[in-house]
Amino acid sequence: MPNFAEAQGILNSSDILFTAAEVDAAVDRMAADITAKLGSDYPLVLSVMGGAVVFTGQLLPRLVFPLDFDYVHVSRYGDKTHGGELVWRTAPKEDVRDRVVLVLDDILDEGHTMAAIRDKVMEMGAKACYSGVFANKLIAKEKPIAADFVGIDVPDRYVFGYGMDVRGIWRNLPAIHALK
Ligand SMILES: O=P(O)(O)OC[C@H]1O[C@H](OP(=O)(O)OP(=O)(O)O)[C@H](O)[C@@H]1O
Ligand code: HPA
Repeated sequence: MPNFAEAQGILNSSDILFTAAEVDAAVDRMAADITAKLGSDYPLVLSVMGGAVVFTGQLLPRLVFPLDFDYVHVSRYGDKTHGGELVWRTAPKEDVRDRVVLVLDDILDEGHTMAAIRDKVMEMGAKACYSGVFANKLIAKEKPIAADFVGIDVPDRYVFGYGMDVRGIWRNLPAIHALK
């Protein structure tokens, strides 16, 4: 973990890509899209820990229809800026069977995390699996999954804030920043 001065240095040298107001507007749009599509399906919402915690906490109160909530925990990056092997820390529970599931995550980067969660949820007997990501990274490589609901598209840079960490920190920022 960076020390206090290093943490300030990371923030001070970053570029703001989306302000807090732009983030809020994107979450409003997503909530409207999700409500239009899944508002009558009584979905089971699964939040992907830990990055989705801020996005989920701000999206859920905007979804004013019946839903269940739970979480899964998968990691692939740890404190690094490149993805590695996917590690399941908390798998979906049996109650995904026969449910319409909505998986929420902070970012779809190479897409391996979301694809693995979708595959597991469907293997466990879900009726359907939708994905909602706050940020979709525009990368040159083809992804194994496209998200059904997207808040913002971000360029192919390492981004942080709004739940996304850089070297383990700055998940608490209200705007979206990019490393220099
Ligand atoms: O599309 P991908 O390339 O698979 O990357 C996206 C995943 O990477 C991050 O998780 P991370 O492994 O960093 O764990 P964290 O949520 O605890 O930060 C992020 O929260 C997504 O879950
Ligand atoms: O650009 C990113 N930022 C933070 N976490 C991430 N996990 C995958 N890509 C990223």
